Amino acid sequence: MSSDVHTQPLLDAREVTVRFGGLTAVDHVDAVFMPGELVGIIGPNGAGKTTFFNAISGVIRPTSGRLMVEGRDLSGQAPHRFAARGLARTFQTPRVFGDMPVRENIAFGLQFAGRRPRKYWLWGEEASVPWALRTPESILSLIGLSAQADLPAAAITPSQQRLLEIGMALATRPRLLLLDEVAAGLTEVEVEAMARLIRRLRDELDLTVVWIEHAVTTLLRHVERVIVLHQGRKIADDVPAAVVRHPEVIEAYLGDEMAEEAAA
Ligand SMILES: Nc1ncnc2c1ncn2[C@@H]1O[C@H](COP(=O)(O)OP(=O)(O)OP(=O)(O)O)[C@@H](O)[C@H]1O
Repeated sequence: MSSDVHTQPLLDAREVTVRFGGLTAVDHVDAVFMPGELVGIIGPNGAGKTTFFNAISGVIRPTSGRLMVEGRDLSGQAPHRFAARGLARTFQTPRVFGDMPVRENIAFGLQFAGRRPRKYWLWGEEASVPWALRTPESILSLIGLSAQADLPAAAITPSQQRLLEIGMALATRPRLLLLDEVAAGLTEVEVEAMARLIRRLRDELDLTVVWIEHAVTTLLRHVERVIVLHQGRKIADDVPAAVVRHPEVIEAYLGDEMAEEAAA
């Protein structure tokens, strides 16, 4: 095993399979995520995208396969073990505390930042935490919710709740951020703003980001690599320009019209 952190994958999922009774939701999926990557995951409804996220964040235990986080085998471990290694995620339906002010939701996430990724232990605690992730206020400013800080989370708009959930994930000071349809239900303008925020988070916070989204044309413009799932299998894993020309991807998901639009 290499000890070089620059060439070692942050997450290496090997032959991950998840079965629910007779249904194979994720079928022997291999995926490697390197430090600093911004990767999209796309595929039709029911393709296994969320189940794959659940598996790689420890939310569900894969039926088989291995999950290596920076060379460490976390297969079968509980979600907090994945969080302790620097994984954070959002859910399709935002999980915020509606009665609590927006600021307190972020403060809650910060409580879990005590279990930092190794990097922070090695280099000394606060010194290596990016400024933008130090306090609830700095995180709210980063995600653009400073003006809403004192409102109950239930009182902000659904798109603001999605931002808040990202803020809560960031508060744990992750190294790998898994985003599950954070642009669902947003207007076209909001989707584009979300994509730009995601890029900024990756660029400014030294993060690896994996982003599941159905807003394919926007996603393809912003990510460097795309994984396509179909019926639980990985059918493509390549740069966007190659994925939109992939015959199986066009047939299973994009269709000719969307493939042309995305290619353009
Ligand atoms: N807890 C569960 N028990 C049984 N079947 C499940 C469970 N979770 C997911 N499935 C099934 O596994 C398959 C994959 O579902 P999954 O939600 O991972 O797909 P997806 O690609 O995220 O879909 P979408 O784009 O609609 O969110 C589907 O057939 C779904 O019905």
